[in-house]
Amino acid sequence: MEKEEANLQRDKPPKSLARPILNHETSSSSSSPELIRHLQAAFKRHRPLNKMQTTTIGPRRSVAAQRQPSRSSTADGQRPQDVVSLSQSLAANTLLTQDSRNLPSSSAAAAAGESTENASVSGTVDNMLGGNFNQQDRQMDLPKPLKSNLDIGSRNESVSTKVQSLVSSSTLTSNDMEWDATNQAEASKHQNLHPVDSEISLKSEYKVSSSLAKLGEFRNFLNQPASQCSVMGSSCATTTSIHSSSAPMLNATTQVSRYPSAVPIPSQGNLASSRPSFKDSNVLHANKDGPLPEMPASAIDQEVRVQEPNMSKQQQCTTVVEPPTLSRGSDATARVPDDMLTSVSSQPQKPDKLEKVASSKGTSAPRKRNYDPDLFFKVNGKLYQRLGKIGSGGSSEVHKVISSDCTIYALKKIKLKGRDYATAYGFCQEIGYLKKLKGKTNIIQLIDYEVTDKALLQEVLNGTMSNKDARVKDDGFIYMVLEYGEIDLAHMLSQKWKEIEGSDRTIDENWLRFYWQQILQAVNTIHEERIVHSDLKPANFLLVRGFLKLIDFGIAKAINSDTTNIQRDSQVGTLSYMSPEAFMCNESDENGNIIKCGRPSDIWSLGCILYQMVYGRTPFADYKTFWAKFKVITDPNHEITYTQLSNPWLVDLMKKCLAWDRNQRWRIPELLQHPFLAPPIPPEPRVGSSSIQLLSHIAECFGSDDRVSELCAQLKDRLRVLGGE
Ligand SMILES: Nc1ncnc2c1ncn2[C@@H]1O[C@H](COP(=O)(O)OP(=O)(O)OP(=O)(O)O)[C@@H](O)[C@H]1O
Repeated sequence: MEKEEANLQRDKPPKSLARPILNHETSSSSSSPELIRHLQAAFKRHRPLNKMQTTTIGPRRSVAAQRQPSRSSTADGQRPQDVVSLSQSLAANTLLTQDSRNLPSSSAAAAAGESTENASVSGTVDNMLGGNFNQQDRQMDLPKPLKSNLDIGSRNESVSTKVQSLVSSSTLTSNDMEWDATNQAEASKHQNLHPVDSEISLKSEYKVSSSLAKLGEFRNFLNQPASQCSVMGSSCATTTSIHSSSAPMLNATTQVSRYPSAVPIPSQGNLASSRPSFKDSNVLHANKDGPLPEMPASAIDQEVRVQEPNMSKQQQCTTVVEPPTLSRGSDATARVPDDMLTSVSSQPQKPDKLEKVASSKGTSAPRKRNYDPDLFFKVNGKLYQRLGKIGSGGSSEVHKVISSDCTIYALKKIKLKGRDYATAYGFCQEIGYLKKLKGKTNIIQLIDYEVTDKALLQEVLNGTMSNKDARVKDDGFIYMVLEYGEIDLAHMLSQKWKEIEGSDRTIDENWLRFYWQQILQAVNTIHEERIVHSDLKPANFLLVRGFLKLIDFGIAKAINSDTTNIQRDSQVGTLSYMSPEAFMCNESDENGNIIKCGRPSDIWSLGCILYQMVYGRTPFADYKTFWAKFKVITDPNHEITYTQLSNPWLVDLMKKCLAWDRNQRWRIPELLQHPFLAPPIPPEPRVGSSSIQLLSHIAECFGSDDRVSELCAQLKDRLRVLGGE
């Protein structure tokens, strides 16, 4: 035993060949006691302090087995001959389980310590099945795809139980076998490790590799031509983990670290020879169990080299970004800075989604796409990985996504099928408005877009509409890649009001001024461009890098050059913020004029937003139904209630926006100058006659002194000049 351990130390395999100690080729000669011994030897072995097994606190990255693409079944539907029988695997499992229980506590503790230090590290198959594994390693190091597949059944403490579970359900392809055989043989040349159980090894390898398919997809995604996910800085390591419990996708863990000597990500072309390597503990490998038809073999072996290992703990910080579906709170950065070094590992969001994806991969039908549409969006040929659903509006779904250059975006997807052509046309117009508003800092920026119905887009861009009454038959979509907003004003407001409620505080006027001004400026930008938004509400103002930006031009309308109003076919907007004229759109007023909406309609909505900011509720919140709202809002005699405030200008401001008569409402340039935002500067105190009297009095007191009298006379003259006397 000791000899074996010594051998393990001395004849450690070249790191590039390090593979699981479970060797398929020689497994038949392994007996159970040997198995125990080898595992014990492996567990007891100390990690040499090489690059990978450093005692410094640098994150260790996953090194997953690389392999050829595998299929889940053979062509004739038979399970491959080397599939282990359940009983065999159960026996092996029992042994492994016993062994894992015998894990020396010191090893476990040491490894646990390391795991703790490397808290955001992805584990490897090799780590698990080779020496030095322990429960914490498994828990901390494994990417979730591994965990979810390995943590089968009762999630007991034994890795071997997990292996067994995997064995029972997995199959192997000849490709898998080839790969393992070659590499195991190669590895065994360099190490004195005795193989333990090839079939368990194969099964676990296979399954783990299958599990890493998602990781592989993300790696391939990262290796798109534009990809450069290895960036670095000098002073700090930031780990950004993005978790989502609900999104049907991989969970991307973006680990960003700064370190002076990062290794750039190899480009697609020079990755062919990369192999899992213990040496490169910071190298992320991922497997792909489904073939990517358009992907060369080299691409499958790509690695994302992420970070030098010996980073101090102090240099690391972690930000956990929860998806907006769970909480649209203070989310993390929208852009991973280019000067940071990044690795990305992927984890499944939902087991059922994973199963779905896995089963779809199991089918023999050739896939046309080289990406999984459940996990990625493709817009104009660029892939965006889904990170979570942000929300869905009346017409769209909005997802948080990450691009291949590790930038977070929002992706708005609008389904066109079944809609009437005019509506589809309207949705498509949003692209036109956003293009027009490109570069305007207070409007959300459109990064890219794609309309699958090219004819529709062409019509929108040409400003024509041929078949207005038709319906969109084809399964068309509009995709818009947008700047990502961390939180919207609606959420900010509800948070603010939660803080205020229950206390004797009122809304902070400076907070109000700060955001109200930004709201006005954003709307002013579109009004200057002759665009009426028509759906202004707190949810349509997003905070992007600390500043509010306007979104959702889905029902916006351009004002024709010969008028100040827009023509609408129907009432549009969100009830609580809709102006009287929006409710009465296209009706006739008392003078027989058709009621139209224009910029003042947006001003009314702004008044409702301000009212909500001040009082925590909209002005017509008490009127719950559509008809109740309609009745009260369209009634010119209805008096809106304004509870008295310490600052009377604030009430005045709301009244200026919520004037029933749209011609009475202030325009934005006036609102920006309203005393609430721009309080009048008090005049300089005038020099009064009292000062002159005082000087006369001084002169009298010192009358005998000519110099004092003269000085006082001069001062009096000066004061008279200043005071305008
Ligand atoms: N760029 C973005 N960044 C972050 N979140 C966004 C972004 N765009 C939209 N959202 C979120 O998605 C939700 C729906 O988006 P949007 O309002 O554009 O869609 P919609 O279908 O027009 O919705 P509605 O009909 O309710 O107005 C928004 O309320 C917002 O929370």
